[in-house]
Amino acid sequence: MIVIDGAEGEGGGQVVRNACALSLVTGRPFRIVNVRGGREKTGLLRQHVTAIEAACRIGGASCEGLSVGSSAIAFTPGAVVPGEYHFSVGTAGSTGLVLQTVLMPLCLADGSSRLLLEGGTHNLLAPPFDFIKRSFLPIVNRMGPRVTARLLRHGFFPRGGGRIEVEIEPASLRQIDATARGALVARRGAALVAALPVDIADRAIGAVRTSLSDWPADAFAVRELPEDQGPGTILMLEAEYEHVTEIVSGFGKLGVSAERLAHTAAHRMRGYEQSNAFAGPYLADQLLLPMALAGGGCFTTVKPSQHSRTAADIIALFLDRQIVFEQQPAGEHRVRIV
Ligand SMILES: Nc1ncnc2c1ncn2[C@@H]1O[C@H](COP(=O)(O)OP(=O)(O)OP(=O)(O)O)[C@@H](O)[C@H]1O
Repeated sequence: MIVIDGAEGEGGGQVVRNACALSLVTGRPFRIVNVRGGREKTGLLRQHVTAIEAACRIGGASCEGLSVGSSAIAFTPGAVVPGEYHFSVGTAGSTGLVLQTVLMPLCLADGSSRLLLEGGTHNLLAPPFDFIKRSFLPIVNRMGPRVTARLLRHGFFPRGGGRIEVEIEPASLRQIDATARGALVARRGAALVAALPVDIADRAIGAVRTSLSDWPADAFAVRELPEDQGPGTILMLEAEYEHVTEIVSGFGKLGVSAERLAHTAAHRMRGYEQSNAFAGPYLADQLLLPMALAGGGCFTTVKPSQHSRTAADIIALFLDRQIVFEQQPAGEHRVRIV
């Protein structure tokens, strides 16, 4: 039995999701104590419970201690059964994080799957749908599987109500070298707004145009969503290269002005553009699991986050793999899974 101290490293929900995915693929049971011990409010939140329930459903698994607030769980995997599944987070919890939990086991299953996920689609501290579709999934697809995702309805915190559909054609994962971005293809920026004054999105775009003055004038757009998909707003800046797309998000929050949110997002995008790295900080921690399951691989990233280092530690507990982070002379970091 693998025993994990959930307070170590990043100490958040990603430890739980990665452990479930790895357990389903390897057939190895695990226990976590001090679940989300690094967070102010420790223990499982609703969205983590849904993610573990989803892992249990697709993987014929059982989990002791599975309830909101629980700080210790014991997970016993079964056999992964591909097929049609519907998971609802029940709150505005992130659909993307539920997907993160079940995607890799289903990519390696012996048949195709279709998922309908309901909850938040553009949540703070989680991958927005656009990031999953255009940044993360193209790399997974390059490794072999065919995963397609469709947004049926936006869902923002706190109301939720979003819906996404994901189709998965499994394949064994092949190792890839993801170190070169390739040439710049396009730059785009979009501010989405639902059931809030459109002026918020206009101001965000105005500020981002000033900060990214070398981006083409027609790169930016404001998108008004149907009222019933709100309230919510998000700014997404996207740099598409031949081999990778980076999406930096600024999530609308009470008390943070549209201008401040835009400047922060623009500053982060500028940092990525000026680096030589393939993966931004979020893509980096998300690529570790598929690459480790592929048996190896390599990518470059900006400074590795605590999320990445913790994901590497959890992977090492389940798989006979080492993940090496090496700083390169030009400043970016090379991540090798060996
Ligand atoms: N702006 C973003 N774009 C893309 N991915 C993101 C973004 N923000 C967060 N993520 C991803 O979401 C995941 C968040 O993991 P984390 O452990 O913080 O999650 P959590 O379950 O929401 O829990 P907790 O409340 O414990 O922090 C990480 O994989 C991270 O890469």
